[in-house]
Amino acid sequence: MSAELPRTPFPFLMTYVRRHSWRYGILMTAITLAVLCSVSTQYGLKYLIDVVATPASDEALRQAWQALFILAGLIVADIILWRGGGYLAAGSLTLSAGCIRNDLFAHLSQHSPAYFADRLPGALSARISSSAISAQTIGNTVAWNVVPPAMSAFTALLFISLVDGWLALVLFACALAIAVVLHLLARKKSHLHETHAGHVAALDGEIVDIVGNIGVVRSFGAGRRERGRIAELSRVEVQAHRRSLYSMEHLRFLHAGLTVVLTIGVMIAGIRLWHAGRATTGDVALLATLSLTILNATRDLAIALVEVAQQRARLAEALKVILVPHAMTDAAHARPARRGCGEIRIEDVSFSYDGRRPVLRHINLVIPPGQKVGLVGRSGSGKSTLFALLQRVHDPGAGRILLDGQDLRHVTQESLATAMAVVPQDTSLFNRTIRENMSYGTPDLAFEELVAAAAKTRCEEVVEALPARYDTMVGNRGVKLSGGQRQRIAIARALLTPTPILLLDEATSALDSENEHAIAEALKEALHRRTVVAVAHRLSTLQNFDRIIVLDEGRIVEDGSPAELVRRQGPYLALLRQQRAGLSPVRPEAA
Ligand SMILES: Nc1ncnc2c1ncn2[C@@H]1O[C@H](COP(=O)(O)OP(=O)(O)OP(=O)(O)O)[C@@H](O)[C@H]1O
Repeated sequence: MSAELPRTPFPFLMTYVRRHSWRYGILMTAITLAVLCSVSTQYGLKYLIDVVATPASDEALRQAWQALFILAGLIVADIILWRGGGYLAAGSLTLSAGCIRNDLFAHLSQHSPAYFADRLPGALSARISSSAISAQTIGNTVAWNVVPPAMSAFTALLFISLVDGWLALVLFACALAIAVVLHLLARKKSHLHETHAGHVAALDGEIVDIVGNIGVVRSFGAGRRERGRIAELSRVEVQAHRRSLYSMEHLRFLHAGLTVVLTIGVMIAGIRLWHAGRATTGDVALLATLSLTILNATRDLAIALVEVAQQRARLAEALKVILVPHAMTDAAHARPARRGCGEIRIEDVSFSYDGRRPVLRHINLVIPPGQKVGLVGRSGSGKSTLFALLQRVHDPGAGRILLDGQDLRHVTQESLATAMAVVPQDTSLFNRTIRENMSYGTPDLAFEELVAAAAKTRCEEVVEALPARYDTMVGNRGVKLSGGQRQRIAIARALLTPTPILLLDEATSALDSENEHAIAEALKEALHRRTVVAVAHRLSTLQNFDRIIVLDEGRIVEDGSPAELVRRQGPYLALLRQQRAGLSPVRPEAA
């Protein structure tokens, strides 16, 4: 659904109007009738004035009661219709705002990691919220401040035409000309509102980024510097906001001048018509009230259009950023991955991030089901890139990757999660309970199974020490747990997800050797049948693996069991020796 969302504001908003067309249809009907009633009360008043202006008689009295009755009926209908419209608008606009938030989030969540790498999370979430608010504000403004004044001005013109057709025609032409000029001027300045919206989102993003890294800020004593950074961004935002508001004030000023001239013109015309005997006392009163109606209506309209223009610009800016087409989409014929035994086949895969410098070159690899494979190599040799390709974060530039005989490009991305579980290098957790984090891949899991997995991965001792045990909230990104504790939860989470393949990316790097050994033993049994591919800088963690693949400059330079590779005295042994000597070129801290 989200893939089809238009990227420009009004077509985007119309999607939601169409989705609940009957609601908006009733709303517009109620508003239209309410406006008709409001303006008709002025005609009812003219009728009453004309009646009471005649000499008193029984017939005149009867007509006066009749006029009063019509007037009272119109006032009551007017109130009922406005308030009914109020309830309808509240229901429909909140519903649409909710749908917009959901759809934008759905689109956002399907972007590739590369998209998120270039953008601040806070700025993205701010844009989703501001889009829903802007859409709701535009809806409210159109419903209450654009349609009613536009219609009352139009209805007023119709009533004026009953007094003098030419006057109504001239007025209509003037009003139209004013509206067109104002609209064109407002469009010319819309870049000011978009620029302002961009500054607001950037400021929000920076604040969230700093709050997320507040520990680093404190430890480097950089509070003052960061406050200065925000103050500077805020100053730029204020300037942009001011420019956007001033441009609108100029328009309002122009509009106010033009409508005052127009209204006074109508009143002068009324007096002239009365003087020429072509208008009654009631007609003059009607022209006076109607010209005030037009004055008020166009003033309200101008203010409303300013609001709409600003919110439109905000929405446009947000849609431009969020509704970027997805870099990785499922092929038209893509099917959910068929569940297999966990065979991975990499056929002549080459890859480059920038299209120039190759990062992986002609990788050929067959990993049979159940095999435990360690990927090693110097920093920058391409291990993480190969991992990313296995998870289809990127597609290979050449060659293909098959999962149980299925080309990754031909299966749906979401279904890949049923084939492989991942323990990522950066084990951030959701700010939810331990229980929810552990069972993230298997939400319907029985509690006993959760506890069993916790025991295997040494999570039990972590949980025992927590105030609400499995129901303890772990804090933002799991901050209330240590790095090693987080890693144990992430391993348990992957263990509980029944996929035939498990990818471990530095999965035990934060554990002490005692815990690492215990977990390795537990994993041996738990992962008996599963295919495991692990990247580890600490080569000792791969000692019990069936096979080691050594990468260098994007090529496989060695492939065999750990013992075999040691015997061969090639690159693997060199890495091992360097690491034992504490001279690891792999990663110094891992030695
Ligand atoms: N997103 C990216 N955009 C551009 N180049 C990248 C990107 N990610 C990695 N690279 C480059 O690709 C090469 C391989 O990086 P990769 O992260 O795959 O190596 P690695 O073996 O996992 O390294 P490490 O052991 O340090 O994690 C490096 O030269 C790196 O600079």
